[in-house]
Amino acid sequence: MNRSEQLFGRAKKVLPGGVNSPVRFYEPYPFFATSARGSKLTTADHKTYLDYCMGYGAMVLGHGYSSVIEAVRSQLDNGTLFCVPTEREIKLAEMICKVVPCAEMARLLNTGSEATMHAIRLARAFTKRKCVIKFEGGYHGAHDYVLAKAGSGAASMPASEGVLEEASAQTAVVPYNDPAALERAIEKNRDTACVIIEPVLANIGLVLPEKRYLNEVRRITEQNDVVLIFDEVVTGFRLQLGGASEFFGIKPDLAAFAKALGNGLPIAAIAGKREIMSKLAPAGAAYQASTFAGNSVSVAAAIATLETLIEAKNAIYPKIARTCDSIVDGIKDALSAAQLDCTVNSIGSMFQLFFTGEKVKDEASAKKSNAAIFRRLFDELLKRDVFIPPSQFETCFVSYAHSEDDADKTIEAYSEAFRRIKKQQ
Ligand SMILES: Cc1ncc(COP(=O)(O)O)c(C=O)c1O
Ligand SMILES: NCC(=O)CCC(=O)O
Repeated sequence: MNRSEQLFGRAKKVLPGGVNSPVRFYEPYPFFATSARGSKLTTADHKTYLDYCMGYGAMVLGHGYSSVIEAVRSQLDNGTLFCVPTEREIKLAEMICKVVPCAEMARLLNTGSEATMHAIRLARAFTKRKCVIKFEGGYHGAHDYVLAKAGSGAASMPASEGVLEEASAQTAVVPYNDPAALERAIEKNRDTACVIIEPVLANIGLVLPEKRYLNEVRRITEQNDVVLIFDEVVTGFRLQLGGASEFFGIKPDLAAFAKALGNGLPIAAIAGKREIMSKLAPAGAAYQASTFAGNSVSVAAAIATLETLIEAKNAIYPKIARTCDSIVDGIKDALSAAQLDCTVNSIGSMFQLFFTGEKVKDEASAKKSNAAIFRRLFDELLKRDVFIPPSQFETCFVSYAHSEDDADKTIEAYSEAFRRIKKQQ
């Protein structure tokens, strides 16, 4: 029995399912990590994997990025939690407002789920309306109003027990990449407070917006006076410094950020128009509070992360996109050599494979991918020291730390994996 198997046996006795988040479990048991550096993750079994999970997108600069670690270290000597305001929170909010196109004000929080939950509450407070529209396969965290037809771990569950029907009844779900469906849903429900969207779906595999789709979403929401929330938890500070909003040139009313903002430390933010943000307590009457919001360690990490991203944006974003492109090109060549039916979606530093001959443009087409082949791919890659998220309904992430050499090794691992899969078909 290896160390990870032993640890999983122990974990199952005290942690439900042996893990602290469902996406971390896969059959028969997950490997346990001990450390991470740059593009690599080391396990309790003394193996080192090239990591394409990268904290599900959080580690944009790579594991253990020196300026972020230094900032955290020096903050530790000066206190970790004050629960009174600090100048550095202002500095961070100013930085967010400088780089995020829709941001006139920001509120700092801890997780992506908190950010989307409060953005929705804020939209309701602002419009005095109740309903939320989300998209099939869109994942916005684990709270009640967004779990309907959600992606990520929830994609393989029909509906979560414990969520009140009364709560789900306030959420309408429409297909992604279908502007007419969104228009119809808003017409049908004049009580719509907000539309929440991942500009690029990253929790049902990776699905890109078709040309002008996001412009249409913006036009429809604007014409109907509905608050548009971009969930930039994955895309924020990753697709571009100013997130998907900068990348596609579209300004939502509110945006939710987390993941890459802290390069591995827990921090999140809601940002957006002043007239909406001013509804947040104590300025307004929409309540949000948290003991750890704006804690000095996470804020130090986020300032250091943004300083690096701002200073070196002309080097960082092209580099991670180039590395991702070369991996994707290599994968496509290997797929045709192996004669496997597979669609590869990619944008910026993100990519995912779907084992289907069809174009993948929404949840329905994503779910046509052959899950058994994907699982084979995961196992074959792991044998070749490459770790991708274990589920088809997640996305692979490239970081600034991934090198050309990493890319070459990754292409080689995918090529061999495809050959093995083809042989056994
Ligand atoms: C797009 C999106 N929104 C929200 C969340 C929730 O973030 P967190 O896991 O930090 O609560 C996630 C991550 O899982 C996500 O990918
Ligand atoms: N895309 C889903 C997540 O990012 C969740 C990460 C986790 O719960 O470990």
